[in-house]
Amino acid sequence: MAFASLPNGVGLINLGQSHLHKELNECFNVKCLRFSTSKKRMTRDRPSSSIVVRAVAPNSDIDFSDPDWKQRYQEEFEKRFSLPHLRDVFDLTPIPTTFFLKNRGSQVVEDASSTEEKKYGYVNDDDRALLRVIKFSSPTSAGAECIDPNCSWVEQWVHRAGPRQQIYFEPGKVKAGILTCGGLCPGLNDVIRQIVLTLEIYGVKNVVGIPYGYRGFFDKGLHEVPLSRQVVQNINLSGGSLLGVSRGNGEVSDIVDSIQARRIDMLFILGGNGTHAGANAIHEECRKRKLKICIVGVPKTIDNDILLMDKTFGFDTAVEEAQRAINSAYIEAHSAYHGIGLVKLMGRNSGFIAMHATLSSGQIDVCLIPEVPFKLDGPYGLLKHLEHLIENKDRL
Ligand SMILES: Nc1ncnc2c1ncn2[C@@H]1O[C@H](COP(=O)(O)OP(=O)(O)O)[C@@H](O)[C@H]1O
Ligand SMILES: O=P(O)(O)OC[C@H]1O[C@](O)(COP(=O)(O)O)[C@@H](O)[C@@H]1O
Repeated sequence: MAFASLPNGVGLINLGQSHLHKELNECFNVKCLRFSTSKKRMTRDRPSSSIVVRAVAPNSDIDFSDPDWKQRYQEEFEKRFSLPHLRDVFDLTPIPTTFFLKNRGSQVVEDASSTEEKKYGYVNDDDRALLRVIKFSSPTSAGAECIDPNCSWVEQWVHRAGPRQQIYFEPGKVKAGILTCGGLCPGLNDVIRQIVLTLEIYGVKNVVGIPYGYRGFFDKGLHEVPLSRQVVQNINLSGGSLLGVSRGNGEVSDIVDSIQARRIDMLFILGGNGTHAGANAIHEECRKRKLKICIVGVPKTIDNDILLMDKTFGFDTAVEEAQRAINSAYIEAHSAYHGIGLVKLMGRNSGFIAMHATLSSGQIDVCLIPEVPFKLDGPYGLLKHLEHLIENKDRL
């Protein structure tokens, strides 16, 4: 994770993943990309062979007749994903990191020369991860994601996470805050725990939990909770959030007043869309007030529908839990005459949970996901296929 070395601003912690349908949400300065599919996608009349050709940034009108559109597109992408740094606003002197590489493996030695030893070095600020690795040559290629009818490939790079050689906060003087907001998601306690432990590796001693999300900043009856290795050691063994969650607004200026009064230098905010819209508003207000405060967003969604993440936390648990529903439906359907089991899984507008649960179960004949249109009727429709399955598989 890169948080303590991110000199500031709002940052994502994980990188790398490319997908079909995307929608830009105004969360962070770095905006986060989520999937969006047409709500009408699963209708009878939609042609099953419809091709998805969609611009990644729906709000920007790309003029494909402009010979420089690719370059413009790339520049815009880079601008969108350039993380804001405190050093862009303040005149800051970096200090050598206090993060010890030896925590990452015993092979590390100062001034290492062999490749094996160097492998565990710091992440360079200019390191980037490539977002799109496949060049589709046609919109009809399996799984094609195209931004124009010619399926042009455009470079898209995002920042690489990891510990940097230089940092901008003196860990001994830092006060860090953590909060969880919005709905619950499996893994919140694991993330809280790991933030505390990693801050400790950096040498940060003053870490506090803000109870019940943003509410903890403006509800006078709520008090911050000191966090340490001892406090968080076993919290990953229980569900929910050690800090509690809440929904309910509050004035951004009151929240920032409170952050300022508590002398918090970095705030880790775990939450979904709404929480990150709030994080962005807090970040903007901090910038307006010229406060040297680092706001770090940790995206929470069980659906795994964020473009920049390899995998969002909670997703594996959802896939694992889905197995139980699938197994029960399978046994029921297998025993019934002409039985068909239908399992509806969560995922909002993305099919990751359904697709991964299907692949790991091995008992599913048909997996329908929002990203892939289908027809119910007709010779190639779903119903015809189900008839075929009943005829051929319905044996005791
Ligand atoms: N646009 C916004 N600006 C500022 N704060 C917001 C905004 N949207 C939501 N919030 C705050 O974030 C909290 C959590 O958002 P919510 O949408 O309920 O959950 P999630 O973060 O899981 O999407 C809200 O209760 C509210 O306090
Ligand atoms: O009850 P709602 O508001 O429709 O939300 C249901 C959605 O929330 C989720 O359970 C979780 O979504 P997030 O992780 O994005 O908050 C989705 O899987 C599901 O489709």
